[in-house]
Amino acid sequence: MATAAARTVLCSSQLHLKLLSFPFYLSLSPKLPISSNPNLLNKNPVFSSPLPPVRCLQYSTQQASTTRTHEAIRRPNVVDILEERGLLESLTSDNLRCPPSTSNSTLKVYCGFDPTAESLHLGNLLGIIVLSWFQRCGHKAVALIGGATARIGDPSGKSLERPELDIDTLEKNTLGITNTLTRIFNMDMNLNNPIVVMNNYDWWKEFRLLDFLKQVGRYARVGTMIAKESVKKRLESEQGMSYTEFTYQLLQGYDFLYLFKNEGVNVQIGGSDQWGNITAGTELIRKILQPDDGAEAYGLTFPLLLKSDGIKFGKSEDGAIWLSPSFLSPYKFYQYFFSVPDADVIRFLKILTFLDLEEIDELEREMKRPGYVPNTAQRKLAEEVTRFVHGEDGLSEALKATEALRPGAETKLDWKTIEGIAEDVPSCSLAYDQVLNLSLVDLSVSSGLLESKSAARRLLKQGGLYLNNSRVDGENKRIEPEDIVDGKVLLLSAGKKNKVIVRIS
Ligand SMILES: Nc1ncnc2c1ncn2[C@@H]1O[C@H](COP(=O)(O)OP(=O)(O)OP(=O)(O)O)[C@@H](O)[C@H]1O
Ligand SMILES: N[C@@H](Cc1ccc(O)cc1)C(=O)O
Repeated sequence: MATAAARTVLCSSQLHLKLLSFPFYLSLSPKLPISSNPNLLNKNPVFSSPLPPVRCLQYSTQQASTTRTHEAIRRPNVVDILEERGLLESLTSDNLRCPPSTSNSTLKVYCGFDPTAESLHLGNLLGIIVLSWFQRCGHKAVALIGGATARIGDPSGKSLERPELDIDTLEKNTLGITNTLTRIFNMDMNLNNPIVVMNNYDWWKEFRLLDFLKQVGRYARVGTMIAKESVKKRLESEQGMSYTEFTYQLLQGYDFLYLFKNEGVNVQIGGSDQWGNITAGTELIRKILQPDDGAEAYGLTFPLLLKSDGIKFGKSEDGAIWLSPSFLSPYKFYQYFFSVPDADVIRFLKILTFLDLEEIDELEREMKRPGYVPNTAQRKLAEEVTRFVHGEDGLSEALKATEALRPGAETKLDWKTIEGIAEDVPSCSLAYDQVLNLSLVDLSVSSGLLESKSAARRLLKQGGLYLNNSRVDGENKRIEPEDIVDGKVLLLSAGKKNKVIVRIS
């Protein structure tokens, strides 16, 4: 059937969390949501970092009545954590809340990503965060690149068949996504619990059609397949659905079976649009492998992260929030979260960061108090998410650019900082001779910063025109050699938001 899959085990050079190198012992108390039990959550290194580990519990309501007096080794309950943070939509079985022999069994969870773009995006970050929560609770995680499934195209949530991708594009995308996953997980996790990255092309490339039909197709019921949301919707549409796309759910279903059988993976996670594909897997496992009681395969979905217009964050939308720094600079990434509306910021903090819920609740209370400094919660969100995705270096790059770009900032601009934000700010090139001695009013117009000289004069009078972040007062200001930063660039700003970089050619 299938060959052993190639795997990449990621190792971290930075030990950010000294996690689970010891068991978590319980002092049992009635089942409390973890975040609302201050003895558990607040001081646990799983949730924040530097404080000493404490006793932590996971047991079902049923167990609570019978085992209250016992001390047992338990892990923090990952399902409870996800639920409290708004990261749980559906479970295939409530047993996952307390799988049999939980006390010392480790779950192995996977999430798949089809390489349909060179970078992952904000929507995909939820899968990464949920994988990381499993790891933080001591479970093992696998990130699966859908090298095979991307050739088919997941119909879930799509009104049209996806365009076919050529091999070069697929390979480029696979590399890009693998780099992002390795970067994030390397920064996040420790050597004791590295993530494993696999590619489903490794087992699909050798699976022959006749074997597939015999070993898998025979167990899949067409009625059940047609009833899946992803299929129903498409069948109602004018374009219908190809047989190839129709089989997608079986490919993803078989992936789960393959990973269950060969790698001991017993949980699959995904956004709620993946429910049909995930349950295709749990069904195949149940029918084909008939695992013993207590060796169940579980599916867990999280809600889709939606934009204010109700459309999911994805790669297909304009202004996608990419996770790869070559698609969206850490500065722009940081700015996106810094600008999240007050109405969304607390929800985002719960979903997208690993901060204690207590800390988030306190921020929420603070937001309602008089004297709250606007954007404090957004700043925390932007810092946490940027650090998780781009690391300390990415965060400090973003903070440096943010500060440097603040009109009136004390920081002296250098050429490197200005170039660092160049992709996020409009720019133009002008010859040295054209710029030297030119009035600032004229330069504001010729660089495209302002529409007219009268607008430039008006802004100057109001004190809203900046050259290299310094406010210019005199209407007669002309560009001098020392205004050209490192002899290469100038930064013009009209108010806080509008900026232009002038490169000297
Ligand atoms: N906005 C989102 N919120 C939560 N999860 C998401 C979101 N977008 C994608 N995911 C999840 O990320 C995983 C990979 O998704 P996928 O590679 O298909 O990206 P996609 O964004 O759905 O693609 P496209 O933009 O082409 O629709 C799936 O588990 C999917 O549910
Ligand atoms: N179907 C998932 C990707 C995926 C591929 C293979 C899997 O086994 C699991 C998930 C998506 O479109 O996002």
